[in-house]
Amino acid sequence: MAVVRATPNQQPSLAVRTAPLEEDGDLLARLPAAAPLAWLRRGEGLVGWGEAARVDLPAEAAAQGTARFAEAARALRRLMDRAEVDDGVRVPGSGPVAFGGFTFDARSGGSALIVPRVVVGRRGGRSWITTAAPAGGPPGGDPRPDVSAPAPVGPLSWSAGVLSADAWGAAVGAAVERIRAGELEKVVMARDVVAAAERPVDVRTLLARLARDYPDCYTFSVDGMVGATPELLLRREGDEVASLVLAGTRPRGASPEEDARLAAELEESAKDREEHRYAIDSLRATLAPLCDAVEAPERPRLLRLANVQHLASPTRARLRPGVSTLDVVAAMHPTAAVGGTPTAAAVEMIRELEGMDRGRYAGPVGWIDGAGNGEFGIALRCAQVRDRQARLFSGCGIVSGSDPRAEVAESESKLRVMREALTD
Ligand SMILES: C=C(O[C@@H]1C=C(C(=O)O)C=C[C@H]1O)C(=O)O
Repeated sequence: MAVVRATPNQQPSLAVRTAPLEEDGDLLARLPAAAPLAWLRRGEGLVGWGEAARVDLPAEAAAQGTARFAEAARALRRLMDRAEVDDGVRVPGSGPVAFGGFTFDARSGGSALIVPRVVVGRRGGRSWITTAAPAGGPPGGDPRPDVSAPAPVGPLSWSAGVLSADAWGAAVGAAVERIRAGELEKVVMARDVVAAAERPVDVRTLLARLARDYPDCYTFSVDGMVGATPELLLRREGDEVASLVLAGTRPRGASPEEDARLAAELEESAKDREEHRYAIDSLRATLAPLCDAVEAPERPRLLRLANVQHLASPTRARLRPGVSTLDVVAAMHPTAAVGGTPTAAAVEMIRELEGMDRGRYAGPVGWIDGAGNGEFGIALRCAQVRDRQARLFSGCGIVSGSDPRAEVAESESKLRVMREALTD
């Protein structure tokens, strides 16, 4: 099937049609098995399939580059400006929509934008369906594809990723030493583990489990990157932007008493409050040139998820005229929640000590519509699924007071999300 590939020499054009949908069934139940796209929270959001247009963004030469975001914004503008749109719904997420996933590291290839053939959306109880196709070609994808039941994952064999848990703990120890020596204030260290199945992993099975177990998180799937992230990098509606800053973590307790004790410990912990403060300060500094009226709460709140509890600060701001959504995403990434403070030194240390390519883990993932409305989360609590393999990632903020053993345990708590999603 023809796909518009938005390269600088092309004059791509899309025919896009959105119509209301008189249904309120499970959005995930509409997805075919092949390359499902999703962004969902509490039963609302977007699912999509097929590719009407695709933009693959190359690795960058510059260590701290943001060219992948700028190139994505240009390609998107070219596509959206030329699209022939018939939108009978007109809400954020109707009309033409691109799903996007960006690499953590500018030097890694793999960032991509995908305009699906079909998108089914729901917002505030209203549903719609959008079809998109290269203009002049046959109409968009099948709005009712033959959907098989999601397949169980089956038996898995697990293996260590680039570093074993012990080797990673040692790398965390080295990071703590260097922080204490004054090299930097905070670095987020991540690790990976690998699961191999006996047959191709049905991403829809993982999505259904994630959406069931983590209703407060954003369940996402873009180009094989699948997860449930609690961390909203940016939501844009008109000129309003919102972000949810997370930093500081404890596991959930086995009993209500233990749970409350861990929560109180987190809220009173100087180390976690410091970690959280870095994240808020860095967000404020990033948004200052792009937004007005930046508002963050005085004290973080507690966000309780099935596996962990976090310190969380919902933040709001008003976008200045002429600033695009991807401009803000580019400026925000990597936040101190996934990079560190100061950013450049942290990214260098991550390259040196982690010894792996994070790919799209800890990068922005989400969607954007033709008007620039959209939502991008940080790809956390996720795995890159390729055929029979899933590569799971998790990371932890390291500061001078961090204990490597506790960080290994915390990384395990975070890996639980995808371990359980993969377990029948
Ligand atoms: C890096 C991850 O999570 C981030 C690190 C946190 C922490 O160190 O306390 C908390 C939430 C996220 O910002 C991850 O889940 O992989």
